Amino acid sequence: MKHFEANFDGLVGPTHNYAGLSFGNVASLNNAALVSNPKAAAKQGLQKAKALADLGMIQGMLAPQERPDLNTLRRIGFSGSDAQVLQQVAKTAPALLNACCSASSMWTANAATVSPSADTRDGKLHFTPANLVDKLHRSIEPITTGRILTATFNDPHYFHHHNHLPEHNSFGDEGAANHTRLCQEYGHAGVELFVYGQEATNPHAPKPLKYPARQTLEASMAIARLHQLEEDNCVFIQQNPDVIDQGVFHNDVIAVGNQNVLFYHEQAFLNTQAKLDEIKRKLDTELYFIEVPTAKVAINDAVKSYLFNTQIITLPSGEMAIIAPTDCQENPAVYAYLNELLTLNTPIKQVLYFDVKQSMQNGGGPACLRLRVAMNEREVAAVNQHTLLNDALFARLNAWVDKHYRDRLSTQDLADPQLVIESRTALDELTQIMKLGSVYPFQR
Ligand SMILES: N=C(N)NCCC[C@H](NC(=O)CCC(=O)O)C(=O)O
Repeated sequence: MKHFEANFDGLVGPTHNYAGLSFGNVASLNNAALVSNPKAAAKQGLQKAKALADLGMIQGMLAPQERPDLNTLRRIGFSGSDAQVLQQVAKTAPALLNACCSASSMWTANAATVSPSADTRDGKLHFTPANLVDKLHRSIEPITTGRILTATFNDPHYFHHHNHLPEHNSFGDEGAANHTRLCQEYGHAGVELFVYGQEATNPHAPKPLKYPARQTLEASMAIARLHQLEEDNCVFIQQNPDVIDQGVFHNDVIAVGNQNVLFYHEQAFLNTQAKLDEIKRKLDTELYFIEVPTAKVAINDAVKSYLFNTQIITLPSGEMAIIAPTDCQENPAVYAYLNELLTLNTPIKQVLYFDVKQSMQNGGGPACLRLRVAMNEREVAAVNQHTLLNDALFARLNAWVDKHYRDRLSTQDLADPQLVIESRTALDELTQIMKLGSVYPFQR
């Protein structure tokens, strides 16, 4: 049976804006108060996704969330009509309004952790939505994320959906951004790498001093148990706390893997050699560990350019390509490194650059925008086919964006009651286009 790795990209929602919500994420803080362009953001994402589909990859789209999140605003005591709720919160607690308006669900690498059926004891594909407890604006995502995932992967015979982990810092979970799977072929059992920032229950373990570690070992281990993984198929690796303090808020800002390739920065992990040895012991295949030295790419350059927030994909020809943001071309050290990489003896043979600047300015590169789901052909056939990107869906979604999205949005605009109406009208139509049913609070 054939097997593939599909990418499910987050469709950028109509309220995409820059509110400086993510302490520890340098781009988010630096670009706070920029005026955004939601229409351009959605189109940049769609272009990147369509280019992968055109390369012969299986490419899906995940719907955005309902924002402004009036349910959360009411839950914390704002009342009256929608317009009154917005007016009160804008006047008395604008930071809470910003948190309830972010389009952050676009970064679907944080939507969930996914374990393919080749790795799990019950032979099903497992999904656990990330609880994202470290950031208020992201902690309100998991319930709707779970509904969208269930509507997308909607056949219980193949797909097992778990609840998100308990909503406490001990179980801080950021999903696939801290999870990579190495394997020989997508359909063979692989080794799942869980990278965590700190051990919540061990006060003596290393942890960052300045910025938060968003993923805990306890959360990663809970996911491995829920997904019915064997100990021999898991490696738990601690992220280097020093790089978290330099803005590496998720592992996918410093490392990325695909099949038998692990591409990472020299300073990415703690106990690197021991962990690479463990991977070699647990995965019996030829492995390429591509380590980028600080002498060639400094951490600062990696964080600015998102060299490691690239997607490494296996093309239908069997060769691998890197999907990189144009920011990598604009950084001389990183561009030189990527050109050199193509001359090395690794499976990576091309680099393709995409402009995803609207997302990058909030700290989200190409890899943040996608959730990887390795599937066999039966599982692909069991996916909700209206979520898979082809020429028709691409044209339809672009027309939908043109009809409903604004081309400028500032945080001052978030209290505009018209934005609620625009956003709900757009999402209601989207659930019909993608045949998702009633996934949004306003539809229930
Ligand atoms: N690396 C991965 N996988 N994802 C990137 C997520 C970026 C996101 N930015 C934000 O949420 C910024 C929103 C704002 O400031 O308006 C975050 O920090 O969680």
